[in-house]
Amino acid sequence: MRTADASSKAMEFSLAEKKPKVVFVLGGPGSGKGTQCANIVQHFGYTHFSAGDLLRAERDSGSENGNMIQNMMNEGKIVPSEVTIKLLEKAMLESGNDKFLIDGFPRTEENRAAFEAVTKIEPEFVLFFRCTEEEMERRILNRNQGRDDDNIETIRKRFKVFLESSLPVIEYYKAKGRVREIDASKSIEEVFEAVKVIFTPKAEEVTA
Ligand SMILES: Nc1ncnc2c1ncn2[C@@H]1O[C@H](COP(=O)(O)OP(=O)(O)O)[C@@H](O)[C@H]1O
Ligand SMILES: Nc1ccn([C@@H]2O[C@H](COP(=O)(O)OP(=O)(O)O)[C@@H](O)[C@H]2O)c(=O)n1
Ligand SMILES: [Mg+2]
Repeated sequence: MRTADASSKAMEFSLAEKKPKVVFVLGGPGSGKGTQCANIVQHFGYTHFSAGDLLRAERDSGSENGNMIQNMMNEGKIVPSEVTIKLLEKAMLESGNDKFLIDGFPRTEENRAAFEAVTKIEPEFVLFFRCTEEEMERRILNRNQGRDDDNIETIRKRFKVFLESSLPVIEYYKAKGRVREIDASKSIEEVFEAVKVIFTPKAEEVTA
C-alpha cells in the first residue's frame, strides 16, 4: 500500500520529469488575471489554474486545512506554500495538458522558491498585469462573486501584501528578463489585444 507521502513523492517526480510549459500570471487583486486567463485558454490551448480558486475549492471540500485557508483569506494573508503547491501539482498532473497558466502564484518569495524546488520548473515567462489601486478596488467591489474577502477592509490588506510580498517576486523575474508587462487598466478587449501579441509566435505575427 502507498502512503500519502509515497504518492506525493511519485507526483513530484512525475511533474519534475514532465517539465510542462508554465506561464505565471501575476498582478494585484482585481487586475484582471482570471478574466484574461479565460481568453488565453480559448485562443492558445493552455489550461488555467488559479491558486485562489484551488484554495477556495479545498476550503469548501471539508479538508482539514479548510479553517486555516478561510482565516488566511479573510486576512488577505498567503497560505503556506506547501498547501498551495500540492493543489497546483495535483491539478496539473490530472489535467493531461502540458501548457499551463498559473494565476495568482507565486505571490511570495517563499511560494516561488518552494515551487521551483519541488517541481524544478522555471516559467517560460511571467505575465504581469499592471493596474492602479483605484481601478482594482473599483473592479473588486463590483465583482459580485460572493467572495468574503472582497470587502474594503480585506481589500486594503490584500493590496499591502501585494506591494510588500508579491511585487518583489515580479522584480526577481524582471532581473532575469522574464517579465512581460501589460497595462491592465484599459478595457478587457484592449488588454487582450496586448496579451495576444505576447502569446502569438513571432513568425505567425508577421504572416497574419
Ligand atoms: N480590463 C477590465 N476592465 C474592467 N473590468 C475588468 C477588466 N478586467 C476584469 N474586469 C472585471 O474586474 C473584476 C476582477 O477581475 P478578475 O479577472 O477577477 O481579476 P483578478 O483575478 O486579477 O482578481 C471582475 O468582475 C472582472 O469582470
Ligand atoms: N498563491 C496564493 C494565491 C492566493 N492565496 C489566497 O487566496 C486569496 C485570493 O487570491 P485570488 O488569486 O483568488 O485573488 P485575486 O487576485 O484573483 O483577487 C489571497 O488573498 C490569499 O489569501 C494564497 O494564499 N496564495
Ligand atoms: Mg482571480
